[in-house]
Amino acid sequence: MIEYRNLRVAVLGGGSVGSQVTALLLEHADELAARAGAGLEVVGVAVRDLDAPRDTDIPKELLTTDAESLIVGADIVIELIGGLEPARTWILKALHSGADVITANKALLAHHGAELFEEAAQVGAQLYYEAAVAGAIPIIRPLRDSLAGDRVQRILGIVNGTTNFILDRMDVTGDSFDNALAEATRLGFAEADPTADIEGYDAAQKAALLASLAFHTRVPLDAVHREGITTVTADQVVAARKAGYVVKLLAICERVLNADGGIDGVSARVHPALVPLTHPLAAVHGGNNAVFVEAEAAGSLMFYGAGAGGLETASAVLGDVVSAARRHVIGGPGVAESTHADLPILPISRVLTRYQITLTVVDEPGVLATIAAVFSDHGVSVEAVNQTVGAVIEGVPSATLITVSHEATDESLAATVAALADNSVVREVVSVLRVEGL
Ligand SMILES: NC(=O)c1ccc[n+]([C@@H]2O[C@H](COP(=O)([O-])OP(=O)(O)OC[C@H]3O[C@@H](n4cnc5c(N)ncnc54)[C@H](O)[C@@H]3O)[C@@H](O)[C@H]2O)c1
Ligand SMILES: N[C@@H](CCO)C(=O)O
Ligand code: NA
Repeated sequence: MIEYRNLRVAVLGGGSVGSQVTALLLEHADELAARAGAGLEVVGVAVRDLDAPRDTDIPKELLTTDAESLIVGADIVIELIGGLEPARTWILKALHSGADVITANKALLAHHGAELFEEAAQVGAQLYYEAAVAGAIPIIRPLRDSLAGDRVQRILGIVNGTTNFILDRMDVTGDSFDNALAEATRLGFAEADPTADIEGYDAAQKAALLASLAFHTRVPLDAVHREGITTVTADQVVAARKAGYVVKLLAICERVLNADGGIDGVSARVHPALVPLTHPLAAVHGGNNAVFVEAEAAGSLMFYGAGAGGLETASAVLGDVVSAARRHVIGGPGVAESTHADLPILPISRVLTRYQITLTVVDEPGVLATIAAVFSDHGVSVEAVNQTVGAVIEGVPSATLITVSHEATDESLAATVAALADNSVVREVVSVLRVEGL
């Protein structure tokens, strides 16, 4: 029988993830000790209410409402209470007292990551956060370690399960937005306030974390362009499928190149987009997540799986716990946040994208030429046009035009849409969606 040194593990929060993490730490103690090279002794689970019902049976003697005492003397602190405070203060306290910290808290890292990573570097501790992005899917460690020798060019991610579930339901079963959201809430994907999901705040937090890691540049949350899915209509979802696309809420992090191929900077954005049905991300259904990474040497990589769920997310947390324990056994400082590239962060207006623009126009000779001129006046070239005959309105026939542009800056595409809306041959701009993954 091998005698392991014991490491003291404090769990903060006994909710969906915290209760599953605690159960796995207790049930798999021997296996985890063998893998980590140290025993992982759960010294306590900090909760708000000692008598609240929990998803797993946590021995009563482990529960405490005194989180601060639990933190002092712990070797590893696992923060699973969520929110900004007291999570921030408790993590700073834990790092300061020499503990490695594991968190699943994307909101906290997106708002206060700089302060927390700096504190960790100063004291030589490690701040792990695999569970904070795309739940169970390994993506933080692949970006930090496996791809550390490569250059990531672009990330296209479905990183919010709630919005993917809603859009998938609207597409596959024709369900309404509200019904699908209610179901996502029932299944436990949605945040307590689902505004964070449907308005893209949750995905923007994850995009900030992914972009920072991928480009070795600290990308603050307020630099992430954010649009949610509340403006996506059932008609757009149906029309998308007819045209060979599916609507997805994407988190896109990319290097922005200049005309000579040099790097001007990086950008991070979250918005609904049309994804071709042939793209691997189009096959990500339900509440699943997937992160599609394009790297210079590795080419395209796809990381797919459960982006939420107490047990699934606990898997990512436990992986971090074993890593932290191994570091304690080996000794030495943790790996610091890598921000050496410090690239400029550019607004969405500078990124290259494509728009699909659906217009109702008057159906008269010369209209197509007029529309084409608006595009070319803005330096935008049209890749495809599909015209269908529409209704006769006040004696004038109309037509529906679906145009897909070639790549152009978001700024020139937005200006094209504004000019089209003002043009007398255009009755209505019916839909504007970016197209990604072509
Ligand atoms: N549930 C998921 O699928 C999932 C996936 C990825 C990341 N996360 C992240 O994991 C973290 C935990 O999420 P969850 O789903 O377990 O949330 P949860 O609401 O189920 O659990 C949080 C628990 O912390 C407790 N808590 C809050 N403030 C406290 C305090 N001051 N003292 C003691 N206890 C306190 C709450 O009472 C609750 O029981 C969050 O940061 C969340 O964003 C969750
Ligand atoms: N509300 C989040 C949970 C996981 O972070 C989602 O829907 O993906
Ligand atoms: Na993850």
